[in-house]
Amino acid sequence: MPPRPAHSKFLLIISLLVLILAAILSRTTTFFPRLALLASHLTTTSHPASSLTTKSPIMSAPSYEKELKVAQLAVQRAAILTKRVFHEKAKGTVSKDDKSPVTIGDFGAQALIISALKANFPTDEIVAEEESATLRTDASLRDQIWELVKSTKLDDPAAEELLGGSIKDADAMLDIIDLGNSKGGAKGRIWAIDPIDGTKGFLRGGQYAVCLGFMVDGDVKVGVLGCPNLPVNDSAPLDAGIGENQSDDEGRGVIFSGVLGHGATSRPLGTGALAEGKAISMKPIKDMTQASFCESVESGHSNQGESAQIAQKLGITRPSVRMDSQAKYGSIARGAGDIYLRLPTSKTYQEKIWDHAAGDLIVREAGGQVTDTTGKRLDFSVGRTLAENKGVVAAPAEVHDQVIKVVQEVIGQK
Ligand SMILES: Nc1ncnc2c1ncn2[C@@H]1O[C@H](COP(=O)(O)OS(=O)(=O)O)[C@@H](OP(=O)(O)O)[C@H]1O
Ligand SMILES: [Mg+2]
Ligand SMILES: [Mg+2]
Ligand SMILES: [Mg+2]
Repeated sequence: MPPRPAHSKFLLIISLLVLILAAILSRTTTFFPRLALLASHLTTTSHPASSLTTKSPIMSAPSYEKELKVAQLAVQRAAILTKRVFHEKAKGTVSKDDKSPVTIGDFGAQALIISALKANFPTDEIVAEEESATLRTDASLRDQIWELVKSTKLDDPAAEELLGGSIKDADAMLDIIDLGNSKGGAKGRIWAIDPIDGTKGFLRGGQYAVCLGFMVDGDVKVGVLGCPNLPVNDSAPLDAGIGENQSDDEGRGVIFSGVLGHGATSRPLGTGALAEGKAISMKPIKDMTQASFCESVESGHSNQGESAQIAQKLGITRPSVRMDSQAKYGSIARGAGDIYLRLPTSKTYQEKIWDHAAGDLIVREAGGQVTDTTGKRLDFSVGRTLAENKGVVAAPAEVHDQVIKVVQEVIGQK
């Protein structure tokens, strides 16, 4: 064979080098995009309240699209049931061990939500507030609830089908209600349901919320709050929806949603296909004297005397807005209010995870910080209650430390 000319040897070496380089690159293409994403994350101003449709720069945060969709529709359907209960004046109230009012709406909404979750995620666990024991010995109450449950459907047939359609019969409904008996904890996929939060607000025609949180290994990933009596308008003042006999008529009814790492949104609650969500964010506090804060209506749920002292020390001049339920979390997340204080009234009461899971995530995804009164993040991994926390302080991230300091000055002395 005649010897190769020098330039063809050179071409051969170049081709070999190109081949080796290509082989190295093909092994690392899964790595390079992450580097690029990481770089973009480091260079963007990282406000967490991006739209839910905008992917977080760190793509490792899953978007939980199906969980979000099912949760929003399940909350919408349950909210429709609660509105029917209110309007049809079918407020059946029975007493429960803890003496809090339990309505037909509570049981009906819980049955509808659990049935939607089980249709889509059959092996997930559920921590829900209500249990069916009282209904099993009260056939007339059970039948009243069943009439409502079997006839409450979404307007959109495709959405109704996604939620698994109707429950089979009244007995199946009771069994479904009791599927919310998980002990909770730090492992696996767990949903937290408060079918009606702010039961007293609901009965008064004030604020209440249908609440659904989804956790994986004790960390809240998705939160949805349906607030039938809050103004749809995110710019409505904090006190626009408080007081008695608010109604869910024109201009009222909103769904707040949050997905960890993907921001928070609001959209009209409605009865038909869900509208596109609008990104919401907390309002930065420029002047503490003009800040507004909200707290429970019930003085037994939050120490209102101490909150007044805290507000005074912070220099807040506006009176507190007392609002029922997790509507408080939604309201500060969209910038209608600034701070939510929930100060323990007893040494023994443990907050329930269903009273906070959705709201905690929605506020954090809107740029807020949520902790207990000592500044510790709420820990949803220890069971059905927030056994490791006392009270709640939710505020824009940049002033949260300042608020905690004053909270400690006031309640730490006790
Ligand atoms: N002692 C005590 N301390 C703190 N929290 C308590 C206490 N007792 C009850 N609850 C829970 O409070 C839930 C009602 O939410 P809010 O306090 O935000 O609203 S309101 O005061 O009822 O208007 C309420 O939720 P629902 O029962 O779903 O209405 C209760 O779970
Ligand atoms: Mg209750
Ligand atoms: Mg509640
Ligand atoms: Mg409740």
